[in-house]
Amino acid sequence: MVGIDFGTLSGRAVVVRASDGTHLGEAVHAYSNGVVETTLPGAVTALAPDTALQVPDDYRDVLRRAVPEALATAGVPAHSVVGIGVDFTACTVLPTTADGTPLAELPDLAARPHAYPKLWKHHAAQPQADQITTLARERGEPWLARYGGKISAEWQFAKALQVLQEDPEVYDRAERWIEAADWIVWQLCGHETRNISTAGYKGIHQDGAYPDRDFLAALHPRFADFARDKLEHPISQLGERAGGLTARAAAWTGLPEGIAVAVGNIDAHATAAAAQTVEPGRMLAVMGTSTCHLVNSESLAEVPGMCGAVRDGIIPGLWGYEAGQSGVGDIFAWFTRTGVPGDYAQEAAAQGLSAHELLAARAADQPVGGHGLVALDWHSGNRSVLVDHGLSGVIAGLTLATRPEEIYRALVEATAFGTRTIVETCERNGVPVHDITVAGGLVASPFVMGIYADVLRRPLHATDSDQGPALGAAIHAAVAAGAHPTIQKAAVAMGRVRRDAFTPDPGRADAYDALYAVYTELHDHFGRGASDALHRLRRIRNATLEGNR
Ligand SMILES: Nc1ncnc2c1ncn2[C@@H]1O[C@H](COP(=O)(O)OP(=O)(O)O)[C@@H](O)[C@H]1O
Ligand SMILES: O=C(CO)[C@@H](O)[C@@H](O)COP(=O)(O)O
Repeated sequence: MVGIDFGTLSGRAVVVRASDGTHLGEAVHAYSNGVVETTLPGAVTALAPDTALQVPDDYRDVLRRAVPEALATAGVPAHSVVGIGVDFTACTVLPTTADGTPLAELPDLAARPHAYPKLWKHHAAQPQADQITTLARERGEPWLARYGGKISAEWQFAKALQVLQEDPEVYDRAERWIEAADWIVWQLCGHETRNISTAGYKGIHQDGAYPDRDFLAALHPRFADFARDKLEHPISQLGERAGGLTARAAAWTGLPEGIAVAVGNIDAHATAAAAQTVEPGRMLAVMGTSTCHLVNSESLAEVPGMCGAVRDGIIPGLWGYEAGQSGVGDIFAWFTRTGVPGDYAQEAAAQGLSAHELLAARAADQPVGGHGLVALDWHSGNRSVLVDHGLSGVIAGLTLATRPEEIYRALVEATAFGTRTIVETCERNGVPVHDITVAGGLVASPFVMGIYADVLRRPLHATDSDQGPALGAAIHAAVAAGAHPTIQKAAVAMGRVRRDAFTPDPGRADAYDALYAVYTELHDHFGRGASDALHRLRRIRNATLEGNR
């Protein structure tokens, strides 16, 4: 099986054995244009603040490069591959023509930012998200509670409404508005499909329908037919066969024409299969640039700030809940870029360490609370439980004695407190969390994972694969190809987990409770209305930058 994980900066392909998930080969291809945040490729005009775009052909390059390379490293003949599955960041969404051509690839639209895919962390649609939430509340829309009472700026409707309001011509030319997860499947099998997961979590598709025409018309008269014209399509279940690999995609990838292409999926959701967190109450935290928290339940509950409760959204037959933190590894990376003095950088180079590793080594032995700091992990906004991308990061307790590694540690702790807030909110509102499994790039850091185990006061299981999402995509491919009857059965056969990989220390866990109380106080003060300071700062920044463009 081949699984491909389309991440924020790169795409990774793995080749695995369908019987037991044995990893045979892999390859990574970094997107040439990465995340487009400042100017469009080859242009000089500054993009608006909080813009995050991508270039569609970078995704195809992963098919052309990473897949053949993974096959070569696996050393297996191409004809032995019987299925291919993909997962993608989400909501990463793009406008296309009726045949799936991205508008960004039409010569007359190539210079228009709104013609490009909007990456999940494009947060410039916060005003539109607020408009959607406010109207949904006023009208008592039944679907709003499934999203914890707020619609995120990251999702399909907010991003599309932004296009309509800011570049109506691009909006009109978009015959389809499609998740990249479904678009890449279209590239592979030659026809459009829509997976239930992105439709449900990112596209407000509940109980078989999108928000109705009256609601959309009240947002903007020209938005009335958005769902009917640009989204509507039969919804496919996870693990289904989307189609057969086309001759064109076979030529790109080196794989046999006609093999099963699985329905697309969200990266974190595919990982649930690799992590074997497919039964109710088993939470998965996929920790990388951002963190996604997923848990299944047999029943529907309304959880404040949940990114979504979707029937069949993670595993067919169960209610899947998703929460998340928009910035985690991204926040640590920001600090390594901006907060590391020259002598630290020299020491890291001399010891052959990354900045992360040096800061972690220096901070690791500090007693909990010894830095006197608590931070709020909102450098990329808050996806759960406040659902507000107008919020920003905070560090409290700085003194003239504060050292860089202490700030770094406080930032890691802040993200762990953010996860604890999500877990407690689930449990308080009828979604039990029996155990937690971690996956993603951050699992490789014992420093980060130790803090999480202490803050969460639980042992953490970990996926035993460096390529959890891609393995999950391959598991979905195995089901689509008929090698296993269900995702659950395929997960048991092909998934990889280390139980109790990280365990809490009771003394440190107790000490963290005191810091967590401060975190919660600051969280509620800045995030729940007592102080509007962070929103005002954002407005001042945006007005200033807008004036200078
Ligand atoms: N040793 C480390 N300690 C903490 N964070 C790290 C470390 N190494 C990488 N990171 C962060 O992990 C993130 C990458 O996670 P990964 O799961 O590989 O990617 P993605 O989420 O894009 O799929 C980056 O934000 C990076 O800054
Ligand atoms: O939001 C989701 C899934 O719902 C993720 O795709 C998004 O956070 C990006 O994930 P990564 O941090 O790039 O792994």
